[in-house]
Amino acid sequence: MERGEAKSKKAGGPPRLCCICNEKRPVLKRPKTLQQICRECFYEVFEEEIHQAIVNNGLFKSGERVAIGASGGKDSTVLAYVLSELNRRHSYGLDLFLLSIDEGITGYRDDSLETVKRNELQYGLPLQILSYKDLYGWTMDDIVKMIGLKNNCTFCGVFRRQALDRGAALLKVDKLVTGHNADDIAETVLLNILRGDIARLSRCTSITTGEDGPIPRCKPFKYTYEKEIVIYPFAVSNPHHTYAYFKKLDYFSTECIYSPNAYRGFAREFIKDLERLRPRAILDIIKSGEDFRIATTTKMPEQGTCERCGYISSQKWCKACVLLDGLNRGLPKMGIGRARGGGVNGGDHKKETKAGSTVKTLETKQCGSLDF
Ligand SMILES: Nc1ncnc2c1ncn2[C@@H]1O[C@H](COP(=O)(O)OP(=O)(O)OP(=O)(O)O)[C@@H](O)[C@H]1O
Repeated sequence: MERGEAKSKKAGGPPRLCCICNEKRPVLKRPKTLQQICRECFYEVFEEEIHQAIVNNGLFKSGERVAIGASGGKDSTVLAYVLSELNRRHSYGLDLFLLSIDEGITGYRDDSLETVKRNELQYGLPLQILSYKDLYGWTMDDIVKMIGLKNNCTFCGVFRRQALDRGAALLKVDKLVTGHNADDIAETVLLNILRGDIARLSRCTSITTGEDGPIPRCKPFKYTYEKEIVIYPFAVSNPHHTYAYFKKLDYFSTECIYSPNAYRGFAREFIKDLERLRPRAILDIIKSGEDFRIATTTKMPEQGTCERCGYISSQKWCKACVLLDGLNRGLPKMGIGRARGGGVNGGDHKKETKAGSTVKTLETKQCGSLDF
C-alpha cells in the first residue's frame, strides 16, 4: 500500500497526500483514474501521457514542419500550448505553425479567431488563416441563409477538411495535428457502429490518418480525456513553463451557433453517463473500435482525384465540388443524402463510383466528426 493511501485508511477519509508523489496535498481527483493527486503531478502525468503517445506512435520526425489546426477552442488551444512545451522540453526539433479556418460564422468564429491571434503572440507560433469566403466564395452565414440549419454541418465539415489540407499545402507542412480527444474518438466509434459505416470505423481510431492523401493528420490527444483538458488550463502553474505561470490559458468556449447536433449529442451523453460509472469506458470503447477487423470481402472506396479540382476523391467529383456546384446552381440539397438527379455524383451514383462499390455519395455528418 502507498504511503498516502495508508494514512488515509487510518483516518478513514480521503488520502492526505497525493497518491503519485506521496508528498503534497491532493487538490483534485483525476478524471481518468479517480486518483487523488496534487496539481504538480496532474500536469506532469497529463503532459507525460501526451509525450508517450507521440513517442510510442512515432508521430513526428526531427526537422518536420507541423501545423496545429487551431480553432481557438479549448482542445486546440491546449494542444498548441502543450505541443510547443514538449517540443522544447524533449527537443523534438519541430517547426510548429497555427492554422485556422475561418468558416464565416458571425458571432462565433470571428470571436474565436481573435483568441487564436492572441495565442500566436503568446506562444510565438506563426499563424495562417484561410477563409471559406476566399476558398469557395461562400461563408457559412451565406450557406445557412440558403439551406437553413438542418444540413449545414455537412457543408462545413466537407469544406473544412479541404480547407485544412489547402492551408497545410500553403504552409508546406509535413503534418497536421488536431485537438481531437479520447471522448471525441469514443463518440465517433459509437456513431460509426450506429450508422454501420465500416469504412470510417476502421480508420477513426487511428492516431495518424491520411498517409495516402495530401497530408497526414495526427491526433496527439487520442488518449487524453476531455475532462482533463478542461482542468489543465487552470492547473498550469509550473514555474518551468515559459508561459501561463499562474495564468489561465486563453481560449474561446462557446459552442458553434449553427450546430444542432442531436444524434451526436445523444452519443456524447451516453458516453458521459458510462464515464460517470466507469472512467475507463472511454478507453475501452476506443480499444473495441481498434479491435474490429474489417472483412477482406468488404468493398472499400478506391482513392482517385476529383476531375474538377484535383483534390483526393473516390468519385468523379470530390464532395466539396458537388456541394459547391449545388450551392452555385441554387440547388443546395443536390449533394446531400438521398437527393436525386442533377449532380455529377448524385444522380446515378452507383454508375459514377470508380470502384464500382455502393459507397454513399454524401451522408449528413455533424460537426465534431473525426472525418471532417
Ligand atoms: N476552424 C478551424 N480551424 C482550424 N482547426 C479546426 C477548426 N475547427 C476545428 N479544428 C480542428 O479540429 C479539432 C476538432 O474540432 P471540433 O470541431 O470537434 O472542435 P472541439 O472538439 O470543440 O475542439 P476545439 O476545442 O479545439 O475547438 C480541433 O481541436 C481543431 O484542431
